Amino acid sequence: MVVNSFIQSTRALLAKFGIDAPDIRIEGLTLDSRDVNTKTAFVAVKGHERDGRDFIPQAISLGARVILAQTDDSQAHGQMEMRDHSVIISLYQLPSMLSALAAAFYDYPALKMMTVAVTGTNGKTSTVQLLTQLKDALGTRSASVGTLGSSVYEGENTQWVTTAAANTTPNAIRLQYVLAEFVQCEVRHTAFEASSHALVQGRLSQVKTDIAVFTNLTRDHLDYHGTMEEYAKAKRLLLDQPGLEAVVLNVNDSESQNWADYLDANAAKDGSSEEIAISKPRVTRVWTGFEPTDDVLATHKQPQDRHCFATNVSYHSSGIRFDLVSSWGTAPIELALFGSFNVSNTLSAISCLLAQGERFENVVRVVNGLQPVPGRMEVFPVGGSASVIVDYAHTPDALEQVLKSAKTHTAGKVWCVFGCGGDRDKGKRPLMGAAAEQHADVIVITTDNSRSESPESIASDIKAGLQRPNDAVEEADRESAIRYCLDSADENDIIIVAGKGHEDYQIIGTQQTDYNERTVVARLQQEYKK
Ligand SMILES: CC(=O)N[C@H]1[C@@H](OP(=O)(O)OP(=O)(O)OC[C@H]2O[C@@H](n3ccc(=O)[nH]c3=O)[C@H](O)[C@@H]2O)O[C@H](CO)[C@@H](O)[C@@H]1O[C@H](C)C(=O)N[C@@H](C)C(=O)N[C@H](CCC(=O)O)C(=O)O
Repeated sequence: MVVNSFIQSTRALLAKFGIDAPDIRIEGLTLDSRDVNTKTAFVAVKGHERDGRDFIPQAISLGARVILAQTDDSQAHGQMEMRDHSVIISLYQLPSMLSALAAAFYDYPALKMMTVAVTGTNGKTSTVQLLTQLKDALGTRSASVGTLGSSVYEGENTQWVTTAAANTTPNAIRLQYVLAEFVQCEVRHTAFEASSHALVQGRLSQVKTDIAVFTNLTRDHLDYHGTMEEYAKAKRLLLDQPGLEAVVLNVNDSESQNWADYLDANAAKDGSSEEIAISKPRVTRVWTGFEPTDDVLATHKQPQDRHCFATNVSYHSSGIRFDLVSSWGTAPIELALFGSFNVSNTLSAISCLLAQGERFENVVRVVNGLQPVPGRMEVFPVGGSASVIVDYAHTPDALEQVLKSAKTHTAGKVWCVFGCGGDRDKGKRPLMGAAAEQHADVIVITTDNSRSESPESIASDIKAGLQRPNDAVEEADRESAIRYCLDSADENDIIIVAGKGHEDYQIIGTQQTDYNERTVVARLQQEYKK
């Protein structure tokens, strides 16, 4: 897909921020001096590790004609200095201007489409992907931004990936750029993951957001946020997004009440932002979750709230059945997805569609055709043999959740193929071993990016967490490990292959080789099908 370049005059751009700048034509903005060329302005800000201003000489040597540099002196705001062929324009509080600057440069792309931002500790990627798939099935060209990269949805297995993701949420400039690319590709709906880091750093502060989704909150990222309270507050910043019309909350997670309280407390405030003037009607709250009790409903629901609940949920060998009970209607749902968390993710996605005004019957129709998210609890049924599930789980908690979920889908055995990364957090190895032993019937320890360590020594660290280390099977080669399970498992068993998910490489020693577990399992699926 060819995207036209974006051309702006620095004078017109900076005039929007009250600065009288020279008239230089630029085709892009970048925070990284290494990406600079003669047509790209370098935006130099102080970071967490380094100071972008130290890279100004590099940007000049790469031909930058315009450099926007953070200054800590309010008096210096707007001052200009020529250095070689470059003009350096000082901007006070530049980090907090980045989103607005990029929105102005790329002509406010979020205003040209429907947008949904998803935050929460778990479920962001799946919710974004499921919503994108559903919206596309309903006939709206859709795109997603998050851990899996930025892509326009082009149907099952053929997503056009714009960029692989360096961060869950791209930096403030990159995000506006990606949205502008989507506009050029005639995208009318974008769902994106909003990480807590991104929210605190204002990476999305000028991205008009129609709907905010909160999935859940558990312990994570305390190295960055310090305390759970700060982490929770960071997530709640999503409620300050410009343009918010609806918020999807999880009735089963107590943090949702803080979101509801925040909305109540701020209902009277004007929601317009400085750069994007949008009047703020009362935000609609849509509650999602599993069969809430009357008590829960009484504390959470206001008369004007909407809901989207799952009742009579049952898990079986090819998916999940439940009754969707919502303010828009009631219908039986058959999902070809695994895991109770996928019920939650699907409910969040359904809530967004219904809040956007999609017809209930159409939503039910497309939900019944949902495909798994690549590499996230992705099922490969092998007729006559066990089903294989490829999942990205690579932490003790994630592994436990995945194995517990698998157990709900079968009366047979759950097999677990997994490993741990070399040269990384050794502490989690015995914990992953313990989680696997507790929740799987058979465990097969294999290689997962062993890097400079030997797979055997990593396996021995994993086994240190086992009660019965001699029962664990060791097979360093991942494909052979999966074959071992397929050769020995019964028809009703489930084989969880954890750790790789959507990734397509294996790092052993210093060698990175191509390894796509989804492709391998799809091949084995054909081979073993009876
Ligand atoms: C703490 C944090 O958010 N860091 C992110 C942030 O780094 P930073 O701004 O502090 O950058 P820095 O490395 O100190 O450099 C300062 C400036 O110098 C520039 N620079 C640097 C080197 C150079 O040669 N030239 C150059 O111009 C950098 O582009 C930057 O503008 O901006 C960088 C560029 O966008 C990100 O890559 C970097 O993510 C690092 C890799 C990271 O680990 N981030 C994690 C903590 C993170 O943000 N994670 C969340 C997801 C968490 C989750 O939910 O799972 C995310 O949204 O990605």
